[in-house]
Amino acid sequence: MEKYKVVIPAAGQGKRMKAGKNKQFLLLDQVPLLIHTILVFEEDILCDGIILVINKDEFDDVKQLLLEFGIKKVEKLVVGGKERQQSVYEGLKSIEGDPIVLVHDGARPFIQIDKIHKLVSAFIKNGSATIGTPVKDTIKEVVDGKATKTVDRSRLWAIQTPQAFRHSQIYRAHQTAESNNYFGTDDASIMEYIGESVYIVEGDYENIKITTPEDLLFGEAIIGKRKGEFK
Ligand SMILES: Nc1ccn([C@@H]2O[C@H](COP(=O)(O)OP(=O)(O)OP(=O)(O)O)[C@@H](O)[C@H]2O)c(=O)n1
Ligand SMILES: C[C@](O)(CO)[C@H](O)COP(=O)(O)O
Repeated sequence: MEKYKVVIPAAGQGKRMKAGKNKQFLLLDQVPLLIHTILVFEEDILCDGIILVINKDEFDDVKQLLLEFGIKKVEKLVVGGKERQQSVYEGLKSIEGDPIVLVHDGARPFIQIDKIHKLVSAFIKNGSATIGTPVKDTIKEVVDGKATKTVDRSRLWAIQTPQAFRHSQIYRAHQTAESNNYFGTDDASIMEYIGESVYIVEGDYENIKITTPEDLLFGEAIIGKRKGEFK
């Protein structure tokens, strides 16, 4: 199967985590969150290089961590932007040629290699792909505290990352979004913005994004389960 490059946006502020620092450096099972994420791609034989998008003032800390954990596949450290979309775009700008590019949140440490490969296969078959899971809760639209609509759950998916694209297509989509001042919350929405379809691959509910304090508890439980500490 064709190899890929992965852009890992990790240049956020972690405001919702309320940890007083970038959540990427918080420890899960004694290892920084960002390192957990990077190690998955470090181990994946299909991963041909990691482009890490980080905050300018965190370069030294990140370089130290990469050395400490023996990370070899990070080929570029790129300065992020104010929004996630801008950070991803900066990462895309640093890639040469036209490889398959995955975009994966630094804050999603529980992605597993089999799901990455499932996503890449879907990309090769369909031309674009992202991973997600069917919504489990009832979703309602709320205006001024009142439920105004219950959305048909049968067609709703909670979209995660990684998301897979051909570099030239996602780069063009970001160029168009930037010139039109369009902001999407994921890269698939930017592809949709330029009229491209994005195919959804069913992933794992464990592929959570570490966003708010309770996600750290869920994360420790996922690690415990994977270490066989409990079923
Ligand atoms: N300007 C930004 C904003 C976010 N991200 C990254 O995009 C991923 C998903 O974003 P999110 O979970 O929202 O992280 P933060 O923006 O840090 O969180 P918050 O919104 O709570 O500040 C994270 O790995 C984050 O570091 C980024 O690279 N650049
Ligand atoms: C890209 C993403 O993880 C897909 O669910 C999500 O949109 C990121 O949102 P955030 O607010 O930037 O964390």
